[in-house]
Amino acid sequence: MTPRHLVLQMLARSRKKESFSGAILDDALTQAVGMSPVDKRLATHLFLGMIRREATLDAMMKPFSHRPLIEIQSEVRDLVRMGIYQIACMTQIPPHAAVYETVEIARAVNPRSLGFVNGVLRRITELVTDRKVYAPSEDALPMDDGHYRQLSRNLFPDPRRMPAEYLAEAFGWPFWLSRRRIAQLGWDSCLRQGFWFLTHPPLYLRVNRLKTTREAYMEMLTAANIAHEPATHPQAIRMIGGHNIRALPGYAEGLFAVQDESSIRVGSALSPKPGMRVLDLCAAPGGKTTHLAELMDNQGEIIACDIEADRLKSVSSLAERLGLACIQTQAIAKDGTPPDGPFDMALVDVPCSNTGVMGRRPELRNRLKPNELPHLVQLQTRLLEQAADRVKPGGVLVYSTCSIEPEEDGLLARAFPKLRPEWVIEADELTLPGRPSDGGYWARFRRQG
Ligand SMILES: C[S@@+](CC[C@H](N)C(=O)[O-])C[C@H]1O[C@@H](n2cnc3c(N)ncnc32)[C@H](O)[C@@H]1O
Repeated sequence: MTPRHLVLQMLARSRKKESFSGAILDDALTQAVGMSPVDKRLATHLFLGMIRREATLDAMMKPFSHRPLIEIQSEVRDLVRMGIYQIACMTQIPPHAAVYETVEIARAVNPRSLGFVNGVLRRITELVTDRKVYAPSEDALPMDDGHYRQLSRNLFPDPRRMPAEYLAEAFGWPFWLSRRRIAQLGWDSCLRQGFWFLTHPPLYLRVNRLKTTREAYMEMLTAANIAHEPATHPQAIRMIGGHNIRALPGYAEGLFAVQDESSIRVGSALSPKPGMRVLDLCAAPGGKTTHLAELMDNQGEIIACDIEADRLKSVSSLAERLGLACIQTQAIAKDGTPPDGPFDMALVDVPCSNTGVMGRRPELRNRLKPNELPHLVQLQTRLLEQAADRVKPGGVLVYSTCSIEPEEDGLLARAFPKLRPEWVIEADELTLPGRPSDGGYWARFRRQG
């Protein structure tokens, strides 16, 4: 199996919405026994990059196709996208090699498509140049290193006249999200996020404070020649470059967990104390639950609930690796009620649109629809109320999302005390994607009395 064949298989699975791209990738790479690490890296880059840039690849294919793209056999369309991606969005593969490899695969996929595949890709090689430009324009293709590649002719909508259209085609965002985000945050912020979401976000580790200190663990990384730097949060380390997590020092000993810095900030916003009884209503796979247990010095009780019983197993195995015994998992039915209180504190890390983590979840671009937001808000409000009703007077509750949609974040949080007047909002924080890592939101409430 070549990396390009593997990518085509993964794209077919992603098209059927079988799973998140990360899960499809893990599964395919695990089964690709015998594939070299270099080829696995190429397959990863192509697969995730093509999902991120599908709208851009289609915008580049469209002028050279005499048929509407929707009418092209999906395998052939994926193949042409793969060729365009290698020629236009990558610089490591010589264009003639990309054309040759793609045409060879077309021969096996659908021999009748040879002329079309070859024709489009040859036109794409004429379209791209090696010139770098530094501002968006109709002939500027954003590259994942933060500059634009100049094209030999205008291809995208004019960003001055049609900014949302440009964002959608050149950066591969859904049009509705482009329009919404420009209105919400402005053009410059959207361009910055556009580039941020073209790449996979960096890996962050949360050092297990019950087993080591950040300084001691960073010394271990330095001794093993692993590039890293301290992050802003005192428990967090930002890793530089790609890493096999299980091969990092201290993995089996539970010296660290993988957790993005903005997600670590959520646990710190709650800051439970040793001996407390804490409800974590949406716990799986357990990144935040285990952080709470560390902050509690592994003393007290955390009831970690989720509707996904299988994913709750990840909470238990992570807790075990980190040496945390104060967590009890409890599966609840989808429309069921959480365990009875009273709790000293609660965390409600709700299911959400995930728009703060579109770099990690590239398939969101194709899957998220604007009409899902009201349903999510309804569920989020219900979960927040359920958790709140189980916290005792004087207790604290943190609500969090990895979304940057106001409806799921600040608007919902500010509406909550109107539904439950005994609660006051104490603090909240919105993190925009890339500042410094994942985007997301948390709000902390206190129950009066
Ligand atoms: C954002 S994820 C939680 C991530 C987790 N807190 C962490 O840090 O690893 C949201 C979780 O909410 C769960 N969920 C969805 N509906 C739920 C419900 N009605 N009650 C409890 N959990 C629910 C999902 O299964 C999912 O695991």
